[in-house]
Amino acid sequence: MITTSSCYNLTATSIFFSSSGTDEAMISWRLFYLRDVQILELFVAVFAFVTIHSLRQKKHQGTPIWPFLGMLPSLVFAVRRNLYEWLSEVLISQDGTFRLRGPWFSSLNCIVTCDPRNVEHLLKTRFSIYPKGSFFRETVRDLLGDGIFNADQETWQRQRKIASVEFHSAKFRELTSHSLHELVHNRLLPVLETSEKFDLQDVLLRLTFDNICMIAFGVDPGCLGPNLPEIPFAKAFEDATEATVLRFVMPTFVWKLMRSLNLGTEKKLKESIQAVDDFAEEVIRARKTELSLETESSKRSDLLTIFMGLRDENGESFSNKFLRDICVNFILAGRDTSSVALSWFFWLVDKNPKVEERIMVEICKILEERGYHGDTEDKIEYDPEFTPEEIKKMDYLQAALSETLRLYPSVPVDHKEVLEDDVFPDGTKLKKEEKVIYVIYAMGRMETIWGKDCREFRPERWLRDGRYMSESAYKFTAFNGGPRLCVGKDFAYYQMKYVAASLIYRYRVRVDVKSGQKVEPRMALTMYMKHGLKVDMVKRSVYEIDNYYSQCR
Ligand code: HEM
Repeated sequence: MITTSSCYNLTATSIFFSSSGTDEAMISWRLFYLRDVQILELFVAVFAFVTIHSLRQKKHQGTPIWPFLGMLPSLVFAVRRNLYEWLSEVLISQDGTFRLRGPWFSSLNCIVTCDPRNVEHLLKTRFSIYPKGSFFRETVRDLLGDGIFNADQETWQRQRKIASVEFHSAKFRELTSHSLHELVHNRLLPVLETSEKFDLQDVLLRLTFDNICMIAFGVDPGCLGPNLPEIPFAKAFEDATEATVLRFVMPTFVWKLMRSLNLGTEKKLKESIQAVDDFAEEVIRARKTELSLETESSKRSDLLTIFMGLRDENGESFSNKFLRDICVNFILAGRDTSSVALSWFFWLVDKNPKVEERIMVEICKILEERGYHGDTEDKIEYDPEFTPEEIKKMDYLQAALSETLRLYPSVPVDHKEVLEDDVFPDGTKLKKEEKVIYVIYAMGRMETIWGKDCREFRPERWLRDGRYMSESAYKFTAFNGGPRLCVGKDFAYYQMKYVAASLIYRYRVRVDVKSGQKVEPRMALTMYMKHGLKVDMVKRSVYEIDNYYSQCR
């Protein structure tokens, strides 16, 4: 093989020391060849320079920046490996903030941060200039319309106010605790009784989907049931969400073109949104009829019925479209977040048997306060139905769930768009309309916030004198912070604690290691386990439970 340099040498020597020197055609051909080689050499030199320059950027920017492509090569590599870990590595090497540069044709350019000072700045201090922004709203509008998740300013404020009042009302608490009780005892536990091995994440996703539909629409789609059926509405909702998320990784003009031509994922999105709309339309129509008849349903306290009873600023009832948007947004917000967190929780607990023991002892202590333990014939103690007061007392369990969310936040990254030029507390300058991503996943892995053991699963860090102590929302941002703090936070803790306590008390949940399953996050807006979580449910014996009781005395 002739190398570039040997090729050049050979040609140059032949030209300057050519014996004939008269064959012009030959000379011009050789000169042409020389020019070619020089271009090639120049190209190699430029390539070497660009490569060295790009790689040197790593020191200043955390990762190489290539001409035209920006950080795309590193990003592609990171997506194949683990994007959240990559973001964390770059952020930590850059003291908490860096500028992500995407290819020229993409909309990936943005500021990425995990510095709690910056997060507090954008979520609270200068909240008004950091809305979700037009890019996000436009991308998700077909599915979410003007619902709370996708709204800014007055449209958001109005829904937020009503939802906050509603979520704190006694009637709503009654609905949430009643619906969850029904789902756990009449559906979840019977399903678990029938099989020992299954994908726990799938079962939990079904449970929370049914639960949030009961809260938002006041209807139970029945995803969690014998043989785990496929429910068209749930399937349509999932397809619509997936196709919407795909828009974020495509250049905007591409998905818009596909939408106008009704092609590929956009065709699927259109069809699945239609199915969601049909379902919503049917529920809204039936509820209106019910309410007009003033039957028992007027005692309902789901979000749809509440919003139907309200009037807008002009004294008019809300349109069916707006009612649909409200419900769809709440379903999106509350459907997967708790189940995904619970899946990571069971995986972590399996790896940390001491934590499992402490949870068991705590539950036994609380149950013992009922005052009837000792009679082994009494079934209630081996098959308890927890009261909301008992759930509230489970401080250690709450700490273990918070620790899970610190390490595996259900929403691993979130974003904003800035309305005017601004400067972050760490000195980063932002230009009007620039996008900002805050990486909640990386925040949980910062030594500066959590100390040297930040990567360890240690629920004790949340306890003071045995009581659960919450952390600042700008350090523990799993539920967001400031005016847009998660509306469902209290309910989510209640739901997760109820399900976790009900399962752990009855079963040792063991991750199936024999199947060789890989547990890793999926790259999506919610941190699902990519391959689910296959588990063996090992029923605790009466003897084992009694042993825990003896430990807590
Ligand atoms: C572990 C469970 C949960 C986690 C980690 C979580 C986390 C979050 C986060 C990070 C946000 C901010 C999203 C954004 O603005 O981009 C949010 C907003 C929201 N969440 Fe949750 N959530 C959970 C459960 C729930 C549940 C069960 C519900 C409903 C019952 C709910 C309702 C909402 C709503 C309505 C918003 C929008 C608030 C607003 O924009 O004003 N969440 N949640």
